[in-house]
Amino acid sequence: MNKQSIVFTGGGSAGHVTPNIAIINELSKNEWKVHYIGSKKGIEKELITKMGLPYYGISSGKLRRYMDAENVKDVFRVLKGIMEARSLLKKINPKLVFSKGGFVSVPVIIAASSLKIPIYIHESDLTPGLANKISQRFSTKIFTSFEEAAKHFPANKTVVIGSPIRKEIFSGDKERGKKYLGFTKERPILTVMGGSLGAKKINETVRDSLQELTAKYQIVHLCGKGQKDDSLDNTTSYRQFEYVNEELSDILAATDTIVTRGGSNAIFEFLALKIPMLIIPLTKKQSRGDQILNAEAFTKKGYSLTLDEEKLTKNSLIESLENLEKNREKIISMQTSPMGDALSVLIKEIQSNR
Ligand SMILES: CC(=O)N[C@H]1[C@@H](OP(=O)(O)OP(=O)(O)OC[C@H]2O[C@@H](n3ccc(=O)[nH]c3=O)[C@H](O)[C@@H]2O)O[C@H](CO)[C@@H](O)[C@@H]1O
Repeated sequence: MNKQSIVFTGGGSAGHVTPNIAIINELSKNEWKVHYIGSKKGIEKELITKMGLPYYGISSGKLRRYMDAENVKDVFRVLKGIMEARSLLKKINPKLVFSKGGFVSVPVIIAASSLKIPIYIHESDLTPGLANKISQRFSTKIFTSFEEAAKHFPANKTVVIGSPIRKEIFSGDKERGKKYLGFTKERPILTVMGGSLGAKKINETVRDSLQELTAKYQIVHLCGKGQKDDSLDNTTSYRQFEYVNEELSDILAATDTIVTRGGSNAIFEFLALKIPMLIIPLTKKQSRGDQILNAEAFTKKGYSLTLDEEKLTKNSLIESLENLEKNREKIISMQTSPMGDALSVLIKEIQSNR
């Protein structure tokens, strides 16, 4: 069978890569030759090269919404990235470019558009990020996780499909997870996921509350790169990891309750697994506020509770968790996503380009 090439792009944080991985894993290896264009140093490089796929790092600039001397340099970095992406795309000659957003995707999309290559983009958040805002006009089709996101894009090329979730997330084994963590049956497991890059204030508050929390839970703390606290390594009922890969599905299968940032992909995964979650979204000071909107939408639908980071203290964390546990059955009963299988929809759409 003749293979067609497809280029994936997206990066900066895992949320702009794991949906691509979900799709790549489901594409037939006999039919598609997958290539990935990402940044030179982002997390996508590590995650994709680990899969043994051809990875090309290009120059990319941060797209800031504020005045900064770096902006000028970044304009040149983006222009350089466009030239590099253009020359790669000419060589690869793909049938399609699929983008999950993030700064690095912009040069790739502009280059693909100049070569008249069809472009699909997926927006995970309730409102579009700057990269997808720029990219939408060059795109052939736009897919969104949230229903609410569709109104920000042209109706004639936008489809609401939900979040493409890695299949292996559903194949976790509870007992294997407990064994890996060295946890017993006695107490429930609380997993803390501070976003793929970690979350300083959440990490600090969880660590300050360990005595109280470990009286009720066994804790898995996914704390982000460089944010492990080695002095806590021997704490009973507490395990910390910077980032977990294959082990994540078993850990989630063993997890009873989650404390999480409001990153879209993570919360859609927990929703699909029906795990009650307390969302502590990234503040407006640190971001464009997308996680606040994601959290609001989830909590309004009864999938989660939300705690604002400004109100996050040891007491509010413990109180919010008590509240979550009180409502756990109700939350689990609400956790039925109205949307179908986003991954199958995307695979079908991609196949139609062969
Ligand atoms: C700081 C920042 O800009 N955050 C954004 C980023 O979040 P971030 O990169 O944290 O993305 P998400 O929470 O959406 O997704 C994280 C992904 O990493 C995986 N994971 C995480 C930890 C781990 O140890 N192992 C692992 O596999 C999760 O299962 C998930 O698939 O992209 C999201 C999707 O556009 C946005 O909603 C967030 O606002």
